Amino acid sequence: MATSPLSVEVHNPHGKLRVISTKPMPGSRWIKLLVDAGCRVEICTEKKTILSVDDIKRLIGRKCDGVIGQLTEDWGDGLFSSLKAAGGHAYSNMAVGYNNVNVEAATRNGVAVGNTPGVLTETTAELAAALTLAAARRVVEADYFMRAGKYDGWLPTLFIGNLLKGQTVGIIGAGRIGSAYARMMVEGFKMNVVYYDLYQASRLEKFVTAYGKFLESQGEAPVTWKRVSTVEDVLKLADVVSLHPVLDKTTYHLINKDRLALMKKNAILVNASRGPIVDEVALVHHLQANPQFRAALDVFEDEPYMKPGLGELPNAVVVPHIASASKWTREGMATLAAENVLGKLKGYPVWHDGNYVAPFLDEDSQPPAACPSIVNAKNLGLKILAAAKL
Ligand SMILES: NC(=O)c1ccc[n+]([C@@H]2O[C@H](COP(=O)([O-])OP(=O)(O)OC[C@H]3O[C@@H](n4cnc5c(N)ncnc54)[C@H](O)[C@@H]3O)[C@@H](O)[C@H]2O)c1
Ligand SMILES: O=C(O)[C@H](O)CO
Repeated sequence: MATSPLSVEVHNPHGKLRVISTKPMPGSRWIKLLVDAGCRVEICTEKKTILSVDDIKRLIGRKCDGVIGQLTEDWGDGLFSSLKAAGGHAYSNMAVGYNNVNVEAATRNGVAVGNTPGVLTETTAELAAALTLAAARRVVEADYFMRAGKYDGWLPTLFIGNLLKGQTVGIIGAGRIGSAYARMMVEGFKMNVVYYDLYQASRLEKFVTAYGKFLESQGEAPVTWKRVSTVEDVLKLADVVSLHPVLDKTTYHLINKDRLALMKKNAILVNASRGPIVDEVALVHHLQANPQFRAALDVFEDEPYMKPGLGELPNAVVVPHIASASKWTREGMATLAAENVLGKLKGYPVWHDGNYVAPFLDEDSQPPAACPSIVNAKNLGLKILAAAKL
């Protein structure tokens, strides 16, 4: 059966390098950067939220140099071998997380894989903070109550929630986003920090120590930090637990039935990392059995679906994977993704520091002649810029 072509919007039809974006992305700088460098840019405008592997193979066609794709797509051997067969060698996720990408398959096919770190750190941490507050103070429940016309006057017992000040916030995965979120909760709500990560979060520790001293100098109680050696320790100690690790084999169902049982009965669990880090069926049962326990989720195990029962629970706040959705961040993510692909097509080296991408985002100057972040740079033998030479 013949299939009709997917709808695309074309920029610079005579450009020599063909770059595809599987989705329209915010802003126009990313398109301009590619077009100015001689690329023909094709943006898939098909009215279908999640493209299948076959859809993307059709987009790649017989000649394609690079692709910008999305975290909803299954980038495995099938797509990378199609891209290679079409002459392509550059792919970037428009996301920092790349658990949807089989990096080994990409490397085998000689394709560089980019991601977009740094630009979404604060935006994502802010949404995690918003979810924490919404859960602690029952904002969504109260909003529904109000709109349903149920409010008939102030009561001493109406929508009592949790005070954050002086409580303990637990971080699992204290990388860029986990540390930024921890700082927000420390500075904003004077919370103490307990964290678990495979690595020491030295900058976070120094910040909390210094902020604690500052508070003491103001005659206030200091804040404290503690690094613990197990996930269980965080769960037992914290009043709020926020999840920020990468999703991989070590973090799949990191939060399960047994670990939920270790948490305080009135604790709050926040997840703005990846859905499968939580066993969502176990979480639904836990929320049902413990009405004082609350969860606030930006991500879900089987996105876009929720596990049965979750949507009916008043002690759960649920939003549709919007943690990085600020205008500046989403435009920046599009720019970094385009710069990854363009840099690889131009033969540029790879930037030295995924935590420092500001020079790529400055609209008033030419971006550095480098790929901002290529996760398989070493395995592909790509040149990596030394910080000292910048
Ligand atoms: N909801 C959203 O829209 C959204 C937005 C941005 C990022 N994310 C997710 O957040 C993740 C983190 O992003 P980041 O920029 O902070 O990355 P990062 O690499 O700076 O931090 C991840 C941290 O997880 C730690 N880690 C790895 N394995 C672990 C384990 N088994 N146990 C505990 N910690 C472990 C790492 O050591 C690292 O410190 C991304 O991979 C992505 O999946 C989600
Ligand atoms: O990994 C990511 O970047 C998010 O999930 C989307 O911003």
